[in-house]
Amino acid sequence: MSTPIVEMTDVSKRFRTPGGFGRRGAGLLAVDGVSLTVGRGEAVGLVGESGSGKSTLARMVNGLVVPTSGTVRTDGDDVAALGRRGLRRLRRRVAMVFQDPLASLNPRQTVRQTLENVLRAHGETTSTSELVELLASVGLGPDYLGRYPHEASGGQLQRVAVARALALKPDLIIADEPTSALDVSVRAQILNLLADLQRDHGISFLHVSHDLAVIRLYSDRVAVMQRGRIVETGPSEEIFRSPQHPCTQALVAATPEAELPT
Ligand SMILES: Nc1ncnc2c1ncn2[C@@H]1O[C@H](COP(=O)(O)OP(=O)(O)OP(=O)(O)O)[C@@H](O)[C@H]1O
Repeated sequence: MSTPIVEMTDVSKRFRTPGGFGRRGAGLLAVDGVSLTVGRGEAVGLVGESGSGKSTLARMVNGLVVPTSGTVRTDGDDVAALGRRGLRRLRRRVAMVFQDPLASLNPRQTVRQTLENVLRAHGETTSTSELVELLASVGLGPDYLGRYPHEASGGQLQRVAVARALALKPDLIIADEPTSALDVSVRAQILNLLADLQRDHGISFLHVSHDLAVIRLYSDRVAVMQRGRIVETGPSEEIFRSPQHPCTQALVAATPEAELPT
């Protein structure tokens, strides 16, 4: 079997808090002894209430958050052992899509500049036809190349953010609440786009959301977090059909009736 794209072993993260004390001892224990793997080509959903540690855990995958203890191996590399260059190479293989596309894009850069800059930062140049192809892969026409963020809708901007993530041909995309800032009408479009990328390009996904309905539809496997720990994990459909942990049961109960499986 090939090495998993993500392999986290007994990982914890304690943040210093201004008063010095927080949940369970000194500082705030945001992630508490978590082990999690994401297989190649697999989409894993991290779900849980606000503050349960999902984003912190996801950010350890590409070294944006450094664990207090435990090991994170991403694409075979021990992230803690990587130097600056190693981390740069890792971030090329692991792209991120954030919640708010407007906040994650530079308002003074056209879409073309945004895409060119990310490529240039990794020593690559590109042609207009490649950029047009990149935009087409996220369902946007060539006219978007000359647009500024304020000239596009939230859904279109999130497509641009996905194009930026794809520009470096990543092996893994970490999508942190990628649709929660969008209108309900465009959410499904963006989620379908991400699902297509997983299917057509074999990209692995770590998908963070507080919404189990979203996770269920777009992830092969689910890990449910509560207070920094994974309390339940399994195939999405199974977790949804037969939630065992009270936290998972509450998440299923909070799912609108229309989104329950038939
Ligand atoms: N840089 C930081 N410094 C101090 N505390 C932090 C930091 N980042 C996160 N936290 C705290 O760690 C805990 C977990 O936060 P995290 O953002 O990982 O949770 P989450 O499940 O992603 O929640 P949300 O869905 O609200 O983003 C929270 O109590 C949060 O306030």
